Amino acid sequence: MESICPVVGPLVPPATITYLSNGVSGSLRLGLSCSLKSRSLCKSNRVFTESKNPEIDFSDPDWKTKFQQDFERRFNIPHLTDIFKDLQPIPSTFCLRSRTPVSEDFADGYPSDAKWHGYINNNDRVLLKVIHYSSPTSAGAECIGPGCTWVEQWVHRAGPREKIYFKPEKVNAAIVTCGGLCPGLNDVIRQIVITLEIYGVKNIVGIPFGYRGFTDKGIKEMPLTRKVVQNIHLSGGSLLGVSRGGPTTKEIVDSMEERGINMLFVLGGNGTHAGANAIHDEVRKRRMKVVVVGVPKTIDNDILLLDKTFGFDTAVEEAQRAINSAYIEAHSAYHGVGLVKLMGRSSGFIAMHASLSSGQVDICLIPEVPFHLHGPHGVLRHLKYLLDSKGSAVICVAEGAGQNLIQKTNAKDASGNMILGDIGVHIQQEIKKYFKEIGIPADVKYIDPTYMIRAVRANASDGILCTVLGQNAVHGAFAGYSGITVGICNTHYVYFPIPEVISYPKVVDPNSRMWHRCLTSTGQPDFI
Ligand SMILES: Nc1ncnc2c1ncn2[C@@H]1O[C@H](COP(=O)(O)OP(=O)(O)OP(=O)(O)O)[C@@H](O)[C@H]1O
Ligand SMILES: O=P(O)(O)OC[C@H]1O[C@](O)(CO)[C@@H](O)[C@@H]1O
Ligand SMILES: [Mg+2]
Repeated sequence: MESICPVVGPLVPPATITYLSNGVSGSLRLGLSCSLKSRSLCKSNRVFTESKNPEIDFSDPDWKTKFQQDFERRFNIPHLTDIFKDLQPIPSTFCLRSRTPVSEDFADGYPSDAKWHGYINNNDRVLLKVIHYSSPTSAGAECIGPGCTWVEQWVHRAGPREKIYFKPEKVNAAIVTCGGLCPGLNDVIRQIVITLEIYGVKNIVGIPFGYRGFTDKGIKEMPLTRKVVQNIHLSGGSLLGVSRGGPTTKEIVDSMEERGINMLFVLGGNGTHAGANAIHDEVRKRRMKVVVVGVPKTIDNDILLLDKTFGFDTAVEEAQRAINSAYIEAHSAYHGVGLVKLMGRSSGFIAMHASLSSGQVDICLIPEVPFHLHGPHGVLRHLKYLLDSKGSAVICVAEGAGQNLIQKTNAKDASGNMILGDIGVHIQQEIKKYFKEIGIPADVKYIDPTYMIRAVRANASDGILCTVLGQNAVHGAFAGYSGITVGICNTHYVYFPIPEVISYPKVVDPNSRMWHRCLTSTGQPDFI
């Protein structure tokens, strides 16, 4: 079906992302495919084969039941009793008893004090997808099967359980923070320590400088208590320090065995979680009674299925300040151009949200949406139009955007992540060159606030998110779950099996309402 594209709509060639999950591969095509000949016509041909089960046979009348069974299997969260069949739980030492409900809350009568306890039942579930798309052409539609049939997908609810699988006095807990910095790391560390102590745990240590701290000679573990962590959330960074690269899984698990660690809390992004899952597999192989629980940390917000990761809100708020400075600089100069580069290796969430919240951005460039700098539809031509019509302009670019326009470095960091070329510097140079060539003055001010943004302390909203995630990580560990991570999903807190959230990076969907809102706000055309 052909439809009229909004004037500012994106022209995005379909991108194919191949992912691997639980050993099953599938592919996902994103984006609107628009006619390049006519900029006003586009064909919404979004094909979303989300079932990570490419062999699904939609002509089978039972496909939905089978899909749901498969989904339940995939999102099942590993438990100590999978390995130790005879393990017996004990009543929780995390007591909620004193907080009884008031009668008005229960119109049909409420459970007696003896029955009511406020714990989470192991069978409680949270709905993963809450929109019923009536058509694959609906904005942001994620369809399973033809006609976008409604398929319920439930995931495990996070929180304290009535029965626990560790005696607190036998727990040796460790916390490690890996990857890059992110606002809120200290808040999560603090809350894990406080909650462990409430359960009655006495032995808690921090492993300094990421996974390296397990093996590097000269790095000593840091004893943690409520007293030590009481005020750490008042500053940014990580009390424990972070790092990339480091030891092998085997070396980490050897070190855990030596130290007697049986509860490991891992704060980090996709790489860190891949490591955490490998540790979980290894301890199972060695039949160690150990649980590994992750808390997703990535300022880029690129972890699948979560509403957002902690630190993201703070990053957006901080990014807005940089954008505001760019705006003031640009606005105060004759033909001023403010250019701000923000983090986002493979996804443009910070750039998109900061552009939206600031309301001061004229051009937002993200990795998910290709663009040309030169040519009749290029960024530079539009910039000239903005200087002619408005007198100044602000560009916000995500670091992973337009990597096809600059020379690849082929360099990698210690964790094997590609080191990107500097798109901010490139755009700055191209703007200067372009305006010099056409003989029009342009005063370009380039701001790269990336590390300043990452180092700030969490704002109030992230502070709360960190607190809840930290508490739920401890509840999950005591409940005997391992190889899991904790997140917020449709405003509820859930546990996911790690592989499901890291099989590929979450990216901005160019067909989503949010990206369309961003385009509406900036007023930018397509740059292709
Ligand atoms: N596939 C993997 N298997 C095991 N360990 C891994 C894997 N990928 C990365 N790691 C380890 O995880 C740690 C952190 O990885 P990485 O530097 O990629 O950061 P990250 O967790 O993705 O966070 P960020 O969002 O800041 O990039 C490193 O110590 C790295 O060695
Ligand atoms: O320079 P570092 O410390 O390796 O971190 C930079 C990277 O970390 C990230 O913020 C992810 O945490 C990327 O967006 C960024 O490229
Ligand atoms: Mg990463």
